[in-house]
This record gives sequence, structure tokens and C-alpha cells, in this order.
Amino acid sequence: MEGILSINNLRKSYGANEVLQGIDLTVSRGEIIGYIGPNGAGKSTTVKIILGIEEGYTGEVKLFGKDISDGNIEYKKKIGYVPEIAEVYDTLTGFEYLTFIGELYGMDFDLVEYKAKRLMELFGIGDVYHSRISSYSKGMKQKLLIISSMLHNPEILFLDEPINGLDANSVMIFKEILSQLAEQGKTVFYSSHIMDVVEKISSRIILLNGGKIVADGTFAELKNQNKEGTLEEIFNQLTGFNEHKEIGERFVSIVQEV
Ligand SMILES: Nc1ncnc2c1ncn2[C@@H]1O[C@H](COP(=O)(O)OP(=O)(O)OP(=O)(O)O)[C@@H](O)[C@H]1O
Repeated sequence: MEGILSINNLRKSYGANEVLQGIDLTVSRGEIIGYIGPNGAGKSTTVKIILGIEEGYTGEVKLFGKDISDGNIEYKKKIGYVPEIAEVYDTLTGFEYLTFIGELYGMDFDLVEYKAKRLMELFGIGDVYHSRISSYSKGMKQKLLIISSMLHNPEILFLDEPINGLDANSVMIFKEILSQLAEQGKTVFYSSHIMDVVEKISSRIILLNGGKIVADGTFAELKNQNKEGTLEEIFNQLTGFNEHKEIGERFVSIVQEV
């Protein structure tokens, strides 16, 4: 069966550094993929290639059944993206920013305006709709980014540390949003280092290490295969890491040198 996203032998190098060393994966509609791995494993690189931001790769990437390198960028209208570090035009107000983004997607102004206001209200930031983004707190900005990624009702969402700065109540709302979207057949590609959240929300977890997929399955499957309890422990085991105590001790002893 052909999935909504299929990647075949994807390779990408920066100079002599082969960052992606042959990624193969097929994602179906309605899946919430937890895409995890150590710093520098190649997660953002994979996502940027799929989004068409990063070029110069080998292998094949198909989204909605079409090769993304065929020159047709129509597919981008069906994608939502929350980057880890976003450049937001923060002299704009929330209203101005969201209507601007909506219009970039070709949406009708009245519809974007209505959706933007309602979504901000539901996320508890309706009162700053007409305030400049530069006056928002970190969590408020993050909520705005989340809303801007979903305004146009995308088929697939790429989320990079999306709950950064969100308070506990907002995280609960956000998890519920993701699970409802998946029930509606939307697909979510979720990159994060917060293992307990990934463990809970993902219908499938893909672990990347050194540019290769080293685990792919439901949390229950990964747990069975690795005889470990939490996703954090599975992560430590599969990435061959067990030195946190020694490194922490050495770090503190150097901090204490004066
Ligand atoms: N523009 C670039 N030029 C050179 N090297 C790059 C560039 N972008 C990424 N890299 C390298 O590619 C590797 C993978 O980076 P990537 O950002 O994909 O990792 P990641 O898994 O998203 O990491 P993190 O968890 O820290 O966000 C790293 O070694 C990084 O230094």
C-alpha cells in the first residue's frame, strides 16, 4: 500500500558528513509518528528535505503519491509546519500575522480572520489578538505558531518541539488536538526530545541514530523488543548511552573549580 508519505533510500551529506545514510519509511494517513533521536541525528534534515527547504539529496521522497522533486510545489498547501526555531515578524499583531499567513495559503480573508480569532480564543490568547507579537510571552508565541500551522486545515503536520514553552494545561489541550486530528485522518510527524510525551501521543515511534533508523514500531513493540520500561530507557539503550552519572559528576567537579 502506498502511504501519504514514502521515503526510499534517502541520503544527504554536508561536505564529507553523511547525515542521512539511507532512510526508508512509509507513513499512512492518521498516524502520529514520534520522530526521535539524539542531537544531530538528522531529524530536522529529514523534515526540511520533505518540506522542500533542503535540497541536494539522493533517493526518493513522495508526498501524497507524488515525487517532491517534480517541480510542482502545490503539495505545500497541504502541509503544516511548526519549526523548532521560528522567525516571526514580531512587529505584527497576532491578527495581522495569522491573516497574512492565511492569505499566503490562498485563503479567503474573512475565513482566516474568523478562524484566527476563534483559535486564539480557544487557546487562551484571544485577549492579545490585536497586540504586537513582540509583547507575547514565549508560550503565547508558540501557541500562535501552532495555530498558524493549522489555519489552512493541512493533511499532514510536521511539528518540531511544538510544546516548547506551553504550560501544563495547554499541553493537555494540544495533545487532545493531535489525537482528534489523527482521528479525522490527518497525519502528524512529531519531533521532540520530551520522551514521556512522545511515548504517550505517538501511534508509531521512529528512532534515528547516526543517520539511520534503528527502531520503528509502536511503543509496545519497542518495549517488547528492548525489554525496557520507558521510552527514555529504550532511547538510552538503542543509542548506547549509559554515562549520564559520570558525565554529570565530571561536569559539576569542573564547575566547582575556581
Ligand atoms: N546547513 C548545514 N551545514 C552543515 N551541516 C549541517 C547543516 N545542517 C545540519 N547539519 C549537520 O547535520 C547533522 C544533523 O543535523 P539535524 O539538524 O538534522 O539534527 P537533529 O536530529 O534535528 O538534531 P537536534 O535534535 O539537535 O535538533 C548535524 O551533524 C549537523 O551539524
